[in-house]
Amino acid sequence: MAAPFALVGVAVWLIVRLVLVAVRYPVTVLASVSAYWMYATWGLSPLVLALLSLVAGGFVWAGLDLPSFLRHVWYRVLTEWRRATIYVPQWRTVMRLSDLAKVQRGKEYRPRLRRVRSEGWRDRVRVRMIPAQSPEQWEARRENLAHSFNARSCRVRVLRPRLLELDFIHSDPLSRPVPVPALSVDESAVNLKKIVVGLTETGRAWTLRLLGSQLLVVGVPGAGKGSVLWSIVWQLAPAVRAGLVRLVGIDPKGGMELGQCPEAFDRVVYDNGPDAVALLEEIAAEVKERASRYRGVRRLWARSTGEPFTVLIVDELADLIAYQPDKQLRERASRAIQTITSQGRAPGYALVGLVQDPRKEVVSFRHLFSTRVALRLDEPQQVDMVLGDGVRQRGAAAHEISENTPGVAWLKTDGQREPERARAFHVTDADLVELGLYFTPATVHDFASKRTSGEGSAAA
Ligand SMILES: Nc1ncnc2c1ncn2[C@@H]1O[C@H](COP(=O)(O)OP(=O)(O)OP(=O)(O)O)[C@@H](O)[C@H]1O
Repeated sequence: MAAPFALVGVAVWLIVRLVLVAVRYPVTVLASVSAYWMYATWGLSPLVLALLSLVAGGFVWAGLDLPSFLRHVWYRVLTEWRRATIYVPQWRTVMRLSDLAKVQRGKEYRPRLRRVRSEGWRDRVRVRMIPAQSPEQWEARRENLAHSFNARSCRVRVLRPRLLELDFIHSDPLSRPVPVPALSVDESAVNLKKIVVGLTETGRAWTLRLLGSQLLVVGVPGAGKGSVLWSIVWQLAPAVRAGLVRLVGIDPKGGMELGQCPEAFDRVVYDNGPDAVALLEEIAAEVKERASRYRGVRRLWARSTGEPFTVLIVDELADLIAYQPDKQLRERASRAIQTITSQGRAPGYALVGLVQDPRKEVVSFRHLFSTRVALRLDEPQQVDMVLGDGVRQRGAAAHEISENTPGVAWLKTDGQREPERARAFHVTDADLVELGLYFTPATVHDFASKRTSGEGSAAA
């Protein structure tokens, strides 16, 4: 009597499995079914002809529009190939050996492999965690997972409770420099909440928020801090020229950095002594004065105030608050910087602080910077010091950024769990000359009068 029920059960199970296979491997299933149908209807030669035409069509498509061919064809094929040859065959063993599967009272609890998507440079693999598991357990095994699945590295993202997405990285999409876009002349296009300073690894624009935010950029010498700094200035240029934004700079390295385009700045000081501290205190006093005027009137600076948004760029913050030998100056600088970072948000003051060496004195200010950018760093501890605890475990390995890719950085914004990897525009010396000319008022030469030019030509 039970036999018909068992048969129905087996049939339903088979159908579910077949549907799952069709959903997980649509290209393979469609290609195999169509090929079989063609072979059965017309025989072998038309099938071979159709296959050759398909391959030729693929080449033409790739030649005409490579990105769309990759997205719609190649990455789908790659997804199915990697799922079938890497993730499915090794999943169970890797889960068991890396202690991510658990056996309880004879029953095995094993994380479930869900959707796989290959994007060429990375595979996105969704995983359903077993009960009582936390993302930190996966983060602690990133290296094991990367090696097990033949990837260069692995990152862990939480999508929703119990659902994770693992990024298995195969190559670096940011290995090539990103050229700066053309200088804009339209100041209304400058969005202070989204200044585009480069490209993220997923191909989107890398944006930084200046309005209502303070920015800390840290990287060893040669990591490309200059490119982040000049990318910001490049994008702000139309607003600076129109008087909407005011740039103020302090370059304790004697003008090595900001001296490359002083025309962009309303005021600039090239040392870390009394002049620099006086400028910081002046800005801090302005912050307090504007804040008291805005109190109860507005919560955030807006263009309609008619007052310029001020961006203070300090090229080596540690020179002011750590290396300055005069204790009094050091303390005055620290107090002023604390005032600007903690109260500057509403009255329209943003501090962009660049640092080579994230020492204790600088890191104690870290919480005042809502956006933190870690370019190449030397040690893993420095990454924690800059981006905060636990961010490196989520994949932000700034100490692993290659020396050959200056400008590549990890970005952590307050309120956003996942760090982002991006590369700043490569602002060359020629670009800085162009930027300088952009700010230099045009010189108007009088046309020589007819008589003078006549004399000139006679003399010639
Ligand atoms: N985004 C970028 N893309 C490509 N190359 C870059 C980028 N940024 C910087 N570089 C190159 O890397 C080198 C070092 O850059 P940069 O001087 O900006 O580093 P830095 O961190 O400011 O160094 P320092 O602390 O010594 O001033 C330069 O040769 C520059 O051309």
